[in-house]
Amino acid sequence: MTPQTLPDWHWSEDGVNFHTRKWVKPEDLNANGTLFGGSLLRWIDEEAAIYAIIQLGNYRVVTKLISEINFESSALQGDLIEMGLGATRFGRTSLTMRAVVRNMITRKRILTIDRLVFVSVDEQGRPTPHGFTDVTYDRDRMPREHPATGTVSLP
Ligand SMILES: CCCCCCCCCCCCCCCC(=O)SCCNC(=O)CCNC(=O)[C@H](O)C(C)(C)COP(=O)(O)OP(=O)(O)OC[C@H]1O[C@@H](n2cnc3c(N)ncnc32)[C@H](O)[C@@H]1OP(=O)(O)O
Repeated sequence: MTPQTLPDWHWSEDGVNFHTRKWVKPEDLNANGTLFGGSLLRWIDEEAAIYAIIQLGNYRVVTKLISEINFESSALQGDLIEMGLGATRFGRTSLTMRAVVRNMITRKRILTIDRLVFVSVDEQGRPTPHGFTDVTYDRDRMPREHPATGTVSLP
């Protein structure tokens, strides 16, 4: 039997680091029994919002743009998938990210999104400068204000 060749599998790919894993459950499937694209996009949007908060130091971030989404393969119930994001551009008020999702079982890419743009906004929802120009790999920009109260200063 010919040995199966599997693609190289690294925790990082083109600056995209894979942190979040999901287990595909029955409620995540479409009528064909494969992973529903809408579930996947909801997970990515949430992941990207958290990433933007960590990078821009502001709880108030909004999704501005999601570029072309290229679904390359799918996943079945019980598969494990992993999602990765990498910052590609820090603007004045915005952050652009790239997203890759891959199937840990088949080792195939599920999708790529070249540009997800999030904008840092103020209390009135107006774009506000974030002042950052590069990626942090730490938690040094975490907002000090508590999201539930808006007033408590966290340690
Ligand atoms: C007390 C605490 C309470 C808080 C407790 C929260 C706690 C837990 C947080 C959970 C966080 C959830 C976050 C979920 C994520 C959503 O679900 S958000 C919902 C979906 N998104 C929206 O509703 C946004 C609606 N759009 C807007 O409000 C306005 O378009 C925006 C985003 C404020 C931008 O306004 P605008 O007039 O276009 O602003 P503009 O100055 O022209 O551009 C701003 C930036 O966007 C860029 N931009 C504009 N258009 C484009 C485009 N077409 N393509 C690329 N870039 C563009 C610009 O280049 C600019 O970037 P910079 O050059 O400054 O870097």
